[in-house]
Amino acid sequence: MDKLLITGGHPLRGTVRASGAKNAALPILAATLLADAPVQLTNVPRLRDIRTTLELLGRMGACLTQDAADGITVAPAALTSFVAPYELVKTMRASILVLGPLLARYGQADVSLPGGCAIGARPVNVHIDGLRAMGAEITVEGGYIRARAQRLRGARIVMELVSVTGTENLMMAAALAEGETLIENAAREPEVVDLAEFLNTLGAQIEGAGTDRIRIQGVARLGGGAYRIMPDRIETGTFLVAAAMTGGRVRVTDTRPDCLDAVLKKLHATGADITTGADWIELEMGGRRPRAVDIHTAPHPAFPTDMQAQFCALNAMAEGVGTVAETIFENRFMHVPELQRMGADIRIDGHVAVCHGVAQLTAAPVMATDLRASAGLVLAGLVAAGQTLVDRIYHLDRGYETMETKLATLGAQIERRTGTGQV
Ligand SMILES: CC(=O)N[C@H]1[C@@H](OP(=O)(O)OP(=O)(O)OC[C@H]2O[C@@H](n3ccc(=O)[nH]c3=O)[C@H](O)[C@@H]2O)O[C@H](CO)[C@@H](O)[C@@H]1O
Ligand SMILES: C=C(OP(=O)(O)O)C(=O)O
Repeated sequence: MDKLLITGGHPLRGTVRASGAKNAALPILAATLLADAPVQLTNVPRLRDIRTTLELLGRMGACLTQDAADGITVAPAALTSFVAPYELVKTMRASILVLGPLLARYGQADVSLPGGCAIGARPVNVHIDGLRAMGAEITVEGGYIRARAQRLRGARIVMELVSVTGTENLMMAAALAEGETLIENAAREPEVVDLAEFLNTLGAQIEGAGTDRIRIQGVARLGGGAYRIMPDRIETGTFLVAAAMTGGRVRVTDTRPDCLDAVLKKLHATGADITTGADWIELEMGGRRPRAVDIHTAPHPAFPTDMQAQFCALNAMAEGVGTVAETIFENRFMHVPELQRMGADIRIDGHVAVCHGVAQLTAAPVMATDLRASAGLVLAGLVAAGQTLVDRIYHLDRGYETMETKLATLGAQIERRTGTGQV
């Protein structure tokens, strides 16, 4: 099992490029199941979750080829299976995203229930309710969602709660349904917009993505096209937090400042100077220690839960006291006990973590428990005194492309230790 060994105390300086967004690439890859002509995707990040998706789609009979750079070509192919098996779904919850496309195009899907994970229970009831409203017959048995439909019918769906992949699944299903679908209380995340733009490139008729009301006029078929995946706003934010914590100066290029308003506002409140261009963001900390900030996670455009662990790490070494309220996932503070092992003074009270910044974190062996928790621990390692060993970084590899290489380019002392299998 791979680990990261980090020697803290080196300010990050320089320029780093943001990769394509994991959370846009995953639904877009699933959406290629809807196309009946070739699709060329670029800016696809090289991540464990992407490899899992390629394996999942490949097992169904889809024909996807990865090119040497950041491209994936999807050739039309007749599927031979409509099953997302447990052994793949358990490693990547986003596998649920094949449910809508399979049902809409092929009228059948058997998708393993994702089950709970480190950050919470994460049920998929709103995906199922929405598809039922469109005429699908769905049973849940033996741990599988078994869905069948002739042709889905457009419907007005008021989502019980704001779900990102729920909105995406329903949008993909509605793209090929008969008639109009209206999704109310839809997620407004930029990745939902990216998926809608991709589907429209293939000939879908989707309006309103990015608002809480998405209108989809179903079409008989979707063709092919070329599409560039949007940049990863969470990876971008993670590098900016790293710059703020280490007192450095980092420019992230090939990114989208307009998707990061809430995060940039909080970084500004830490005392950082931030400048932006059309596709870059630069953070200058000038050797200062950041000030602790209060965070309250909520659906976009509010502060993203996927940046919460990184800001806990920042608050842990910042000046003052910062409270972090997690309102999306019920168990997303798994990084806190590990940060405490590095000397952090954080108390959890229900869904709020109260962080009293300490002047110096100290290195310790720590264990990553989920993707963003891993990122938080890496950031803490960058400023801790001594050598931090972050174990179980397969979580990190789900969502960050060569993170250690990018950080090393910026001056971090970080290296991957390829493991022998023991934990
Ligand atoms: C692949 C992807 O894009 N993942 C992102 C997506 O996850 P994902 O789409 O799984 O997260 P959701 O937006 O669905 O979850 C939001 C909340 O709703 C609950 N819920 C969701 C669906 C449902 O049917 N029933 C239900 O109760 C969840 O347990 C959670 O408490 O959005 C999350 C919230 O921004 C991010 O942290 C993830 O990085
Ligand atoms: C929670 C995340 O991803 P996923 O929904 O794929 O588990 C994340 O990207 O932080």
